[in-house]
Amino acid sequence: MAATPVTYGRWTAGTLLGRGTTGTVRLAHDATGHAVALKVVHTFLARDEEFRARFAREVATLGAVHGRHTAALVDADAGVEATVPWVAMEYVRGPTLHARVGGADAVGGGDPLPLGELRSLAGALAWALDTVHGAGLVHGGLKPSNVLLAEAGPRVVDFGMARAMDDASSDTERSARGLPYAAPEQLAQALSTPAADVFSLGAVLAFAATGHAPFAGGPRAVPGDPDLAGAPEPVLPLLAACLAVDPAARPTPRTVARMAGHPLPGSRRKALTVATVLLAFASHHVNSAPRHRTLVDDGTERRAGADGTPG
Ligand SMILES: Nc1ncnc2c1ncn2[C@@H]1O[C@H](COP(=O)(O)OP(=O)(O)OP(=O)(O)O)[C@@H](O)[C@H]1O
Repeated sequence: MAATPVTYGRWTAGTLLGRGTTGTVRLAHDATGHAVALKVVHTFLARDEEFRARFAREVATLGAVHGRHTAALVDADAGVEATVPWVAMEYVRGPTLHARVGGADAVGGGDPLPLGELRSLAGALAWALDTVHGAGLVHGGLKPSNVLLAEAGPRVVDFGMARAMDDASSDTERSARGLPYAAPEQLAQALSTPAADVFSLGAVLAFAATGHAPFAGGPRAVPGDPDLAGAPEPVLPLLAACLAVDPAARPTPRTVARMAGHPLPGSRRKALTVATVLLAFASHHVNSAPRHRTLVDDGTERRAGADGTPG
């Protein structure tokens, strides 16, 4: 006899997609066939009142996240009264970055991405973080299994969830969970900030560039030097900048995107505005500039226009 399908709101849960620290993720459909990734919170966390309150707060803000490189919130029942809190996110079809590179989290080597793909990945991750931060959230747990490589480009999932977990975990749990992509200040003081996300971006990119995580070994409140052996030289400055120990020294996602050669929309508009202003300024000054002296071939001096035409 077939098992009764389990439903959450209008969603019928199906194939298991993965199991994380917060919950279990399944592919789910509604009656129209619309697919979502349904995350159902683990029972032991659902019983923890404080966790539930934090989770509800985080989920309430997820609706504001809309971007090309993030998965949107579709539906949720995450209130403190829910029997088991769950969220339904846009389903992204494609392998995780973790699977694509080869699942080598420790030194030992997967299959690194070529330079062009690395640059696009950096641009997409920066775009995703810019979207998440713009909505007033932080990701808090960016890692290769949270990056899905869809046909239309990489998409980041699971933002906001890790922060709900942070306060519920002991230092040791945080270290174990966060290794090896969390920022040092996250491991030491549970400080999830936009700058901590940029550190994780650098660590994820380093994984994609080398085939191994940049920090292997035990918990590291103060990280040693990242192992970037095998990373293509052009991305080294970007990796080093993101992996700075001092959060204030890390670039913003917009700067990361620019360094990767994939400036975010808006940056271009701003750049164009700056260029237009500079052009207007220059042309005003050029037009009103005194005609200047030009030394011509025969050694005599002539008055010439600003464009160099003889006067
Ligand atoms: N929106 C989504 N679309 C498609 N698959 C998804 C989506 N969200 C999550 N998944 C899949 O479910 C897996 C588990 O996701 P989840 O975010 O719970 O786990 P995690 O990131 O491994 O763990 P943690 O909760 O500890 O951060 C992911 O690795 C991915 O394969």
